[in-house]
Amino acid sequence: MSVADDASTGTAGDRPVAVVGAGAWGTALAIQAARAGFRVSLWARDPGDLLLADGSCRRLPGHRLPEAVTVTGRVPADAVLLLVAVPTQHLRPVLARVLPPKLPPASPLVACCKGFERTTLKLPAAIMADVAPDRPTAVLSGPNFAGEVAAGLPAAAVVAASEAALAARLAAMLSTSSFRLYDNADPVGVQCAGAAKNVVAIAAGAAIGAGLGENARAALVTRGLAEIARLAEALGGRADTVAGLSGMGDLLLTCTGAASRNYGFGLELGRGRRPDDILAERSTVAEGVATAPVLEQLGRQLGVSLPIAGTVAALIAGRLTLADARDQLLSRPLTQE
Ligand SMILES: NC(=O)C1=CN([C@@H]2O[C@H](COP(=O)(O)OP(=O)(O)OC[C@H]3O[C@@H](n4cnc5c(N)ncnc54)[C@H](O)[C@@H]3O)[C@@H](O)[C@H]2O)C=CC1
Ligand SMILES: O=C(CO)COP(=O)(O)O
Repeated sequence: MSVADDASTGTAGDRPVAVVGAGAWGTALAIQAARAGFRVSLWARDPGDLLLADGSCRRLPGHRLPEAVTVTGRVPADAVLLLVAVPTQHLRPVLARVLPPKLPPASPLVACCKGFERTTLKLPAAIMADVAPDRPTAVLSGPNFAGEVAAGLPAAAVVAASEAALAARLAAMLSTSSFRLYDNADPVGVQCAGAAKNVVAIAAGAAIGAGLGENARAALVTRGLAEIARLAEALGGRADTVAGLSGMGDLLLTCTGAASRNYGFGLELGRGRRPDDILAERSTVAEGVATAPVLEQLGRQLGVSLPIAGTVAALIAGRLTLADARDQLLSRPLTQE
């Protein structure tokens, strides 16, 4: 049964959904795909290490995998689609290693990670196209803390593909009464928003950690949105995409929600801790740390003004103190909104 058949009939079909990456988000997506009626194959780097003694998931303690989910070290060759949820910096080597040579050509790859690749400045769909040039690609992004999605709490996200019909089919396949997917034809805008909001979340956390107040955070979120829209347009995306779930929606969540790793990293930074010390204590990813220098570089290359991203990159690299960072943002020439 093809992806189109699955979507148009609204049935799950017999072929499994494969999820690549058994971190918090991959695990939550596996649970969601099972909820949508699929058999799910969850690829983990170390399958034996995924479950805790009480049977719950290492990255999502308290959450159990449904029966329809099998944890594996191999992606099944008959997968109807792949949801790829490894951290962006590992996406290229992991995908090259796990992609089954006999996967049907129509089975799409859906990037669910949020970042730019540090070495190439590429977004996830472009990385996937490098690894699997002729395969259909899409992206899934939005304001979604993994734990809440795994618990079946209400959430919405966007699925984007340059082939609009593919995005609509994927949205129909993976949506349930608790997880509502909107389709969108601007994958560049969606990915740019999902990646860059992590950097703004670090800035928001740093402002709160440094005691700069709620006004400062609101200003950073709003001007961060303008910054992301400029970058998205320069990369060929649309500003109105950034006003949606993948941009405004995810900024709201990540810049205010205590569960955000990027916001939490910024909070510690704002309290005066060194970036390396904060990262050494963590086993989970804060994508904004790797994405901030990419945004700084892209801003320079494309001639786009990205003052918040540049300040976050300099703060993380130790090129600016917190006081300098604050002064740098506030002393820029006055301009129109
Ligand atoms: N956690 C969340 O709420 C959400 C996360 N995302 C995105 O999903 C992506 C994955 O994030 P999480 O699942 O939260 O990650 P996580 O921090 O829970 O886990 C990281 C995962 O990456 C694996 N990993 C680490 N180094 C690796 C390597 N060298 N090769 C292969 N795998 C490696 C680890 O084994 C682990 O399973 C990120 O891009 C994140 O921005 C998107 C939406 C929600
Ligand atoms: O992307 C996310 C929520 O949409 C998760 O944010 P963090 O990676 O900052 O935890």
